[in-house]
Amino acid sequence: MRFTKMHGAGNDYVYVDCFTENLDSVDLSELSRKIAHRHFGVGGDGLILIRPSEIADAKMQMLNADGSESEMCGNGVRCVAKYVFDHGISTNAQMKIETGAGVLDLSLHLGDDGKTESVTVDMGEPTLEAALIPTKMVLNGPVVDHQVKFGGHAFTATCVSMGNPHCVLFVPKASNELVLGLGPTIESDPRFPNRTNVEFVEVISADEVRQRTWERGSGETWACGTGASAVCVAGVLTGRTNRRITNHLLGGDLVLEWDDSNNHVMMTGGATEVFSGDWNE
Ligand SMILES: N[C@@H](CCC[C@H](N)C(=O)O)C(=O)O
Repeated sequence: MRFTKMHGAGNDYVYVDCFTENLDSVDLSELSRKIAHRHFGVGGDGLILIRPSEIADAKMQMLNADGSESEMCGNGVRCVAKYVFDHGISTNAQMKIETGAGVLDLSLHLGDDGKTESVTVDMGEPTLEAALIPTKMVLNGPVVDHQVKFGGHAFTATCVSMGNPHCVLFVPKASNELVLGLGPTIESDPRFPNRTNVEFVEVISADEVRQRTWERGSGETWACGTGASAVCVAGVLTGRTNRRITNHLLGGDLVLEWDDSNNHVMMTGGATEVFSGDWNE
């Protein structure tokens, strides 16, 4: 099986082009666990399949490193768009990608060599209703700066779905103790029936934040695009940031804007192809 390793802001996945590879008889959950393993496999935060779509230029299917499937991946969808354009599957620099969270519009920014350097994604509208995120933190309505304790630590939590669930925690310091120590506890807290992604966020100014992410199903990753979008929304809802921010993640920067004219979040960031190879297992 031919694969390509790509990353967006250091959030790295193994990508398989299902326009040419047939994975119909493959256990995708097991494949993701094996291929994403950083010692026994290719290594990555999970597996992303680039599939044909009847309603868009291509379809993204994403699995976390633990084999669970997610509805959406913000960094992944930028890489899918880059792959689809740079490999000639579509010639549309304005393209549509089908995801588990709906069809998204993407604009590719090309370098002098005609290849994709960065991508702007219309991430759609955030979902704030607790039951739809889903979280049991409140019975109904949004969860904004909600006083909560996880593992004995007090936080104010803001919960947002960008197609997948996020719990945003603004903290003075996104330390290892919080991210690595409490990330797994919060991910599996019973108040999140589908588990959750967790963002620990330091506010630098109204225009700039620093984020570390504990991802559902993959552990700490170097960036999370849906998480960065959720942070943009949470920053506005809690009065901490402006509608347009630069988010510094471990693997690079993303620029986010929550557009008040249509309620959509726009995300811009890089997409990089690293290498290709053959998986023989
Ligand atoms: N890294 C991603 C999100 C991947 C899925 C997530 N772990 C989940 O289970 O929802 C991103 O860039 O958005």
